[in-house]
Amino acid sequence: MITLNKDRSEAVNVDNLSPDEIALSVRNLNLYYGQAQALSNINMDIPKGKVTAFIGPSGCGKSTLLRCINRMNDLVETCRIDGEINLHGQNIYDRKVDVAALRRQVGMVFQRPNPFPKSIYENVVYGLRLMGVNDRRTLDEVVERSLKGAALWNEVKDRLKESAFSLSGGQQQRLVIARAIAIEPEVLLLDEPTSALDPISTLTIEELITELKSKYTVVIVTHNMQQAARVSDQTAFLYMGKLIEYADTNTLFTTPREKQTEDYITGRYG
Ligand SMILES: Nc1ncnc2c1ncn2[C@@H]1O[C@H](COP(=O)(O)OP(=O)(O)OP(=O)(O)O)[C@@H](O)[C@H]1O
Repeated sequence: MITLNKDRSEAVNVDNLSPDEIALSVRNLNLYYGQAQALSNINMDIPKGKVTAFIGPSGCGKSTLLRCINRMNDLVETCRIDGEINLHGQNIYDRKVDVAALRRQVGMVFQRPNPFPKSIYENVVYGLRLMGVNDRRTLDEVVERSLKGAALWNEVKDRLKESAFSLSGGQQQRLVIARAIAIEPEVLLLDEPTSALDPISTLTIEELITELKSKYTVVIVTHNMQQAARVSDQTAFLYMGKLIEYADTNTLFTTPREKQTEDYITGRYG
């Protein structure tokens, strides 16, 4: 039984967004790993300042689709993509696009917390240092703002010089989120961000996700339907590389249009 967040006043009709409301639009996206097609003709508009969840059984293409949004699949040699993903009306697959700049606009957090072997402070400012920012006051401000934004400041403010590895798994994941938001991206991609965490840390991260959408467009992959129901405003159900249904989360979980969605959410497969 899926427990829905009843207050879904933030949800929007994804079939009818105005250009101003759209953060990302995916058009006719196909992706192949070698001969195998992993995504087939995906079309969707992802709204700004909301949480969008990708759900579906293992291997259906959720992570692949997420990784398309910051061109992480470029790193896979056998991968070929056609179609478009537009961010501010610019196709991110256009040859002119600077991929490093794109990844600053579209941050990503992975399944397992991956802090660097550095202090808590240096983890947060890592991206700024790469950009050549070294002014102490600026860095101090960013550290405080980002750690507050990731709901971690109170727990670590007196130990910023300690190793990031001294933190718990849940704290490390919030540190990684702080590192991602330190460079003020527009979009935050979360690939099963709580799957390696205990239930209490999971709850903390879920609360954080709900807060993050006031500043960022959040896209989350989760194999946990309860989590999608708790944190997302709209949900996309994928199956065998196809986008089967995409709607506001309450609608998708209560009155799905497609039989395949219904079968999945009622636990008939997956
Ligand atoms: N680097 C890769 N090279 C070749 N095939 C890949 C690669 N990454 C993913 N695939 C294949 O693409 C398909 C989609 O995988 P993907 O990881 O996107 O699914 P998923 O829905 O995120 O699954 P899970 O919930 O298990 O993480 C699968 O058949 C997978 O085996």
